[in-house]
Amino acid sequence: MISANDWKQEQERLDLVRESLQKRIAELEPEVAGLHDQVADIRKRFWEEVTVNTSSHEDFEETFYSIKQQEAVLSERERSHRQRLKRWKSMKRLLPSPYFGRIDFKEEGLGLSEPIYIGVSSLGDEDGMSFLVYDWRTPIASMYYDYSPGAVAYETPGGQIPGTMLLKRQYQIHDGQLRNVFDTSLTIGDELLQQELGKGADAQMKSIVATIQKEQNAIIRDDKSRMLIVQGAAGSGKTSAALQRAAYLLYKHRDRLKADQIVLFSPNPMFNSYVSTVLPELGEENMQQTTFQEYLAYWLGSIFLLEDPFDQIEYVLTAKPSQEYEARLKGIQYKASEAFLQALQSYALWLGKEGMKFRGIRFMDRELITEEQLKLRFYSYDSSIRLANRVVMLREWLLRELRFLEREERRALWVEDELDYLDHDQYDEAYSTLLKKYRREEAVFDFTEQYVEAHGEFRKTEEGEENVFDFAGQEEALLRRMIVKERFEPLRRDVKRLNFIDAIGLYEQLFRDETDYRRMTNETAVPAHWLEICKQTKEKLSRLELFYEDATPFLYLKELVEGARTNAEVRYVFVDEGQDYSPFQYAFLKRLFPRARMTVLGDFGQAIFAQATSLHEEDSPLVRIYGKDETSLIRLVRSYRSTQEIVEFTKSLLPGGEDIVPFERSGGKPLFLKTGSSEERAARMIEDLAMLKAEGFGSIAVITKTADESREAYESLTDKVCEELRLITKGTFTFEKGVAVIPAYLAKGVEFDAVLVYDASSQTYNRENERKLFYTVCTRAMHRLLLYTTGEWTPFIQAMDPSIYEVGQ
Ligand SMILES: Nc1ncnc2c1ncn2[C@@H]1O[C@H](COP(=O)(O)OP(=O)(O)OP(=O)(O)O)[C@@H](O)[C@H]1O
Repeated sequence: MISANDWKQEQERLDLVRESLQKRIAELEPEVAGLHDQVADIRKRFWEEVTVNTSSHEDFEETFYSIKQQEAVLSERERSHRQRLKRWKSMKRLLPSPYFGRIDFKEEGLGLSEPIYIGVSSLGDEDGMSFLVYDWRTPIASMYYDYSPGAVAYETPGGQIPGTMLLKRQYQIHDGQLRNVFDTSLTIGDELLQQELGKGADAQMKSIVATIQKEQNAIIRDDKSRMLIVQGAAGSGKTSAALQRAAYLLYKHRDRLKADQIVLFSPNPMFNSYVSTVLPELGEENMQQTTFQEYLAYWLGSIFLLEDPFDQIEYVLTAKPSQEYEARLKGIQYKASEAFLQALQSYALWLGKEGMKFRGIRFMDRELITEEQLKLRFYSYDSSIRLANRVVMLREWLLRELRFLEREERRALWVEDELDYLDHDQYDEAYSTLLKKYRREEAVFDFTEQYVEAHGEFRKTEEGEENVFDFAGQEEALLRRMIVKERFEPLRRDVKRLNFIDAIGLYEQLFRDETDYRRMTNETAVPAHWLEICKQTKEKLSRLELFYEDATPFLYLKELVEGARTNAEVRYVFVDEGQDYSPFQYAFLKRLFPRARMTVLGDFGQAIFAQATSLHEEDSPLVRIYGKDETSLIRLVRSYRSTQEIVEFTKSLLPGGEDIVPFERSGGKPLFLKTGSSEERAARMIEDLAMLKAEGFGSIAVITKTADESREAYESLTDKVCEELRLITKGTFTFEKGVAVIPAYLAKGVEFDAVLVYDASSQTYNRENERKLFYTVCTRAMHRLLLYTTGEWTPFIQAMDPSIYEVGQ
C-alpha cells in the first residue's frame, strides 16, 4: 500500500484526468451527433448539388468533376466523422477507469523523470503537448510489462532508449474511484494478478491488459518472425496473449492493417463466441474467426458428407481395438504427415505425364466428349506446362468444342419435338421471357433486334400482309437456338467449374495397391496396414463420404491439379490449440495465406487428436514450414488458470510436467469421490453441484469423455439438479455461465470455476492416448476439481502420490 499522501495525490490526479475526459466528451457529443446528420444530409443532397449535363464532351467532363468533388467532400466529412466518433468512444471507454499502471521513467542524459500513466488507449492533454494516458501498446509502455524498477530501456523506430525506472505502480479504479494502489518491485506485482485470478470464471474471456506478464509481452509484441510458435502449459495464457497480440498489431499497423486481415482459427464454434468480446473491449474491431472444419465444409461440403474432427476423435476414443481400428489410426497419422504431403506432390508430377482421370461430357445419354478424348487432348499439350495451366487450356478447348457441338445440336430431332410441344401462346411467352433474360444477360447477342424484326413481321401477318414464311423461319431458328442453349447451359457451367476432372477418381487411384502407390508417388515406405487403409478409404469415397483425415489431402490434391486458391489479403493468421492440426494442415494454411505471418499457440500436453503436431522441439514440422531463421519459439511454463493445488495435481499427470510452474494461489486439493453405483454417483454430484453453487461459483462443468457419456450424465442429472443444466454439443455456438455438461474435446480452450470429472475410472481413461485427454479435462478447473468413479480409478491417478489429492466420503 502507498502512503496516505500519495493516495491523496493519486486521487486528485485521477479526478483531473476524469474532469478533462468528461469535458471533452461533452464537447464532442453534439459534434458527433451533428456530424452524423451532416453526412446523412449531404448524402441526401448529393445529386442536387451536381449538375448532370452530358450533352457535349465538355459538359460531360464538368459533370464528372462535379461528382468527383462532391464525393471528395463527402468522404472527407465521413473520415473526420469516423475519427471523432472513434475518439469519443475511446474517451467513453477510459472514463470509468482511465489507467491501470504507471511507471516513472528517467531517460538517460535527461534530468527529470516523467510519470507515464498507462491505459487501454492514449489521451493527450488539452493543449496537445503531452499525454495524460499512454496506450498500453506504445513503445514506452512496454517497459511496464518488461521491467521492475531499475535500469530499463525501450525500443523505438529510431533505436533503443535507455534510462531508469524509478517507480512502478498499479491501480484498481472502478467508476472513477481509486480502489487499490500497489507499488511493485517485481515485474508486475503479484497482488493485482492474485486478485484478477481469484475472480470467478466469465462467460466470455477477459482482456489481461493490466497484468500481462513479461514472457506474454514478448508474444504480443513480436513483429519479426514469420512463424511464431508458442508452446505453453494449460492455462498459461496463450489464448489471452494471442488476443492481446491481435490488438497490438492493429494498433501498431493502424494505417495499413484492418481487423479482417487477421484470421483466428478456433478449435470449435463455441470457442469463437467465448473469445469474441476481448478485442471490442480493447476498442478494436474483431478479427475474422473461423474453424478449419468450416473452411473444409465450404469447399467440400457439396461433394461429400464430411466427417468432422469431433466424430473422428469419438471413433478414436471409443472403438474397440481391432485390426480395422489399428489401420484407421495408422491411416490418420500417415495422412496427416509431411510424407503424405510429399507423396501427393510427387503424384501430381506423375499425373503430368500419365494417369490423369477425367469425366467425359455427357448430354442426354450420349457421350459428347469421351474421357479418352479429354486425356488425349490433355497429354497433347507441352509437358513442360504446369498441370494446373494445362487444365485451364483443356477447359478453354472444351468450351470451344461445346459451342461447336451446340450449334450442331440445333438440327437434332429432339429439338424439333420440343418445338412441336410449344403452342402459340407458349411461343409468345417464350419470346417475352427470353427477351427479358437476353436483354439482361446478353448484350452481345442482339436478340432484341431479331425479336423486333420477327414481331414486326408477325403484326404485319395479323394485319393480312405477307411474309408468313419468313417469320416462321426466323422464329424456328431462334427457338431452336434458345432451346439448345438452355440445355447446354449446365454443361458449360460444369466445364467452367472444372467438373470434367475426376477429383474423386484421382484420390481413389492412390489407394489401389502398394506397388502402384510407390510408383505414382515415389514413396518408399507405406504405413503398416496399408491394404486395410486403402479399403477403408475407398469404401468411404464410394459412398461419397470423406474421413476427416482425408479432407485436407483431398482438397490439396484437387488444388494441385486445378490450381490453388490463395488469399493474399490476410496478413496474420492465428492458430489456437495448434497441437491439434496436422503438419499437412499447416502446409495447407501456408499456401492458402501466402502473405500472412503465422502465430501458432498450443500445448503438446493437450494433444488429443491422433494427427497432433509437436510444437516445441527443434525438429518440429512447424519449424520447417518457414525455416529456422524465420521462426521464433516462445515457451510459457507458468500456469495461471488453476489454483496451485490443482496444478500440482495436473502436472503430475504428464511426463515432463514437472517443468510447469503454478502461480501461487491456493484452494482446496482435488477431491476424489468413489460411489457404489451410477445412481449413487448422480446423487452425490447433485449434492456437490448444489454446494458449489451455494459457495458462489457461477460457472461449473461436468466434463465427460465423449458425447454419449455427456448425454448419459445430462439425463442422470437433469431435473434433479437445476433447471438451467445445459448440454453442450458440437452444434453449440455460445458459451454461457451456469452448469454445463460437456465432452472433453469441446471443453478445450475454455475454463470453469469448478469442474466435476464425470467418470475418472480405469474403464474410461486407460489407454496411453487418453492421458492427454484426461489432463485437458482436469486443467479446465480454476478453483475446484472433483473427480468421480464407480469402479477403479484410472491408472493415471493410481500412479500418483496420494498427498496431492483428498479422498471424499
Ligand atoms: N497475465 C495474465 N493476467 C491475468 N490473467 C491471466 C494472465 N495470463 C493468463 N491469465 C488467465 O489465465 C487463464 C488461462 O488463460 P488462457 O485461457 O489464455 O490460457 P491458455 O494457455 O490458452 O490455456 P489452455 O491451453 O488450457 O486453453 C484465463 O483466465 C486468463 O485470464
